[in-house]
Parts: sequence; C-alpha cells; structure tokens
Amino acid sequence: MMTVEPNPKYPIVKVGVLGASGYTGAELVRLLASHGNAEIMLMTAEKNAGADFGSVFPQYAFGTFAKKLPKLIKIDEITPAQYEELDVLFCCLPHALTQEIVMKLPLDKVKVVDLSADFRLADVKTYATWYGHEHLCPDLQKEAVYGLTELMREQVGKARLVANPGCYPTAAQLPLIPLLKSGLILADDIIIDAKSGATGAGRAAKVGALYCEVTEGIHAYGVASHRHAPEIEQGLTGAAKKDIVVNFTPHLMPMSRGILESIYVKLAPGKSVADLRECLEKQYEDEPFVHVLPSGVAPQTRHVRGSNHVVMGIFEDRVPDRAIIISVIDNVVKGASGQALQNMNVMMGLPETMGLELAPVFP
Ligand SMILES: NC(=O)C1=CN([C@@H]2O[C@H](COP(=O)(O)OP(=O)(O)OC[C@H]3O[C@@H](n4cnc5c(N)ncnc54)[C@H](OP(=O)(O)O)[C@@H]3O)[C@@H](O)[C@H]2O)C=CC1
Ligand SMILES: CC(=O)N[C@@H](CCC(=O)OP(=O)(O)O)C(=O)O
Repeated sequence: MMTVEPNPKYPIVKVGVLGASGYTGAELVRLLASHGNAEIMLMTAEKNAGADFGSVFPQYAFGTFAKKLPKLIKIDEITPAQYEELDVLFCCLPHALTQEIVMKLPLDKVKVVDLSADFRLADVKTYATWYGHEHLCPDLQKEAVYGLTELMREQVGKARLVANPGCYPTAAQLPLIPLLKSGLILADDIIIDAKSGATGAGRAAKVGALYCEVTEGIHAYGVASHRHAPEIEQGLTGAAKKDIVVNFTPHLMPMSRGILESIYVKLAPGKSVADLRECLEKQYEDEPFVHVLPSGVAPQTRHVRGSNHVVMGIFEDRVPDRAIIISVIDNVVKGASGQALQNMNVMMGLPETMGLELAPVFP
C-alpha cells in the first residue's frame, strides 16, 4: 500500500479504526490507503492486539502507507487525548459491544461511523425485540443518522454519529425506496431473495460459515427471522408512509464477497416496468456508485467485486403486473467499509468518491 499524495484543497482527516483486525476493518484500511487525505492515528484489535497490521494481513505489509500504520492496540489502551485528536472514528466491532464503547466517546470532538447494527434501528422496542436486549444508550440510538449515503446525504453531512447500513439492507433499499416514494410499486407485496458471500459473517467464522460448510452448496438461514428484515422495513416504511412487512430470505453462497438480491415487486395499478426504470435511472443518473443496467441485462456480483458500486437490473416478470429487480453489491465495500468511507467523506466535506475510485476486480 503506497502513500497517495494528499489533495491540498482539502484538510487531512485524522482517523481511528476500532476492530482493524477484522474483515471490515482491514478493508477500510485498504481503502484509506488510496484516499490521500486520511491519516490513520490508531487501530485496535482484541486477539491480535500487540501485532503489526502487516503481520495480521501480510498482503497489506508493503509500501509507505503500510509502514506508517500504528500498532494494533486494545481499546482500553486508548487515552482520552488520543480520542480527542481524531476527526473520525470507525467502529468495526461486534454488535452490542459497540454501544458500550460509543456511549463513552467525546462525540462533540470526534465523529463516529459505526459499521455494526447497534445504531441502525431508531425504535427502541424494535431494537430490543430483534437484538434481545435493551439498548444501552437510547438517546444516541435516536440521534444516529442512518448512513445510506445516496438517500441520506444531507443528514449524514450534519451527523456526529452515523449508523452504517447493513449489507443486505443496502442492496434492497437503494432500488426500493425511490420506487415506493414514487408510488410505483405496491407496499404489501415485496419479496427479497438475498444471497451473500461468507465474509458477511466476519473473520471469527462460526460453524455454518466455515469454508467446508459453505463450499459446494448453498443454504438459507435466518428464514423469516433475520434481523435485517426490520432494518429494511424501517427504511421502506419511511418511504411508503405506511407500515411495510417484507418477505426477506438470506442465503449463504460459496464465494468470499458479494451480495445478489432478486427482488420481486408488484406494480401499482396503471404503472409499468418502464416507469420503474425511468424512476431509478433518474434517481441515480448523477450518482458515481449506483448504476441501472440497460433493459434485459442482469448484474452479477463479479461486476462489483472489490468496488463501491451498486448495479441494478430491472425486468418485466412473466406474471402479469410484476417486476423483478436484481441488485448487486460487494458486501465488504458498499455493504460496509466503502459506504463507511463514503459517509466519512460527506461528514468531512470531502469529495464523496475519495478513496473509493478503485475499479472492480475481475475475474
Ligand atoms: N463482514 C461484513 O460483510 C459486514 C459486517 N458488518 C458489521 O461490521 C462489524 C465488524 O464486522 P467484521 O469486520 O466482519 O467482523 P470480524 O469478526 O471480521 O472482526 C471483528 C473485529 O472486532 C474485534 N473484536 C472482537 N471482539 C472484541 C472485543 N471483545 N473487544 C474489542 N474488539 C473485539 C476483532 O479483533 P480480533 O480479531 O483481534 O479479536 C476484530 O478486529 C460487525 O458488527 C458486523 O456485523 C456490517 C456490514 C457487513
Ligand atoms: C453472510 C452473513 O452471515 N451475513 C451477516 C450480515 C452481515 C452484515 O451486514 O451485517 P451486520 O451484521 O452488521 O448487520 C448475517 O447474516 O448476519
């Protein structure tokens, strides 16, 4: 990782990464290396504390940027002064632990982008129901801005605490929210059939997400019970201005990265698939990361791998009055660290694409 020259028009942003030894933390460091105006001041790990980042991830051990990285330390070794010298802190930590840390941070001095699910649900009861415990800091839960960047840019720009969306909710909401807001699809008949690569489960792989249990097969999990359903419903309910319940079924695929969602919707009376296409093309025509494919072309996870792009295809179903939307992202980039960096750029008044211009990796 080579140091990219800073753009002198913009300030240097001092950054901390909690959980830098995990998949999303490491991906963030990879992206920050090509940012130019970000300086990593502190990085933490738990089991890997005390190690160099380059010894945990030998692929990132080379080059001037890598050599300047601080050692991985434990969270409780960070001093208040170290927090205060940061502009932005990324939390790439497990759920529930994150809120314990964030509630003690000086949020008037350091802005936070949280990649966990801790601050995504605004309603305290919904949070307790799906996460199995009361939130430790409900005020911050309410204050947090949901960082679906393209649709929340203005709010993200003013936020102290951004809740970075979940990977599945990102791929689902970017097509569905504009369609619901425009009244082009019915709110009561949305089916999201989702598939994810195994990195979605994190580096501390559990039984079920281990290589030999994922390769050469596919399985559904969290059927009718996955905690991303209420997160998707929160966004769609806001867009439709009526309560929405979705059918959401995630599957684990034998691939490391990528999410593909086949989304089945019913057209509102008198509306056509051409209307859906026009709406999404118009919504995203100036967006650098969201793309609507021409009619008849289906996106693949390979089209976005390693990049911050979202690619959508829109099809007329053979079943009358129904459409199929296929939405793909890289779960670790737009589904986590890429969107987190995009949010940081917005929060700090930097060009939104800084550090995110890497093209997808192929094959
Ligand atoms: N992977 C993905 O695609 C996505 C993940 N997310 C969310 O982002 C967050 C991070 O995910 P991911 O990077 O995949 O997870 P990983 O399991 O890969 O990494 C977790 C990180 O947290 C550290 N950690 C674990 N336990 C503790 C602890 N008790 N105290 C301090 N640090 C700890 C780990 O350190 P060490 O390894 O050294 O023990 C590691 O650095 C999670 O909340 C996840 O749900 C969100 C969207 C997508
Ligand atoms: C394949 C896999 O296990 N995926 C994870 C989702 C990862 C993600 O987006 O995020 P949060 O954990 O931050 O909500 C899961 O289903 O729980």
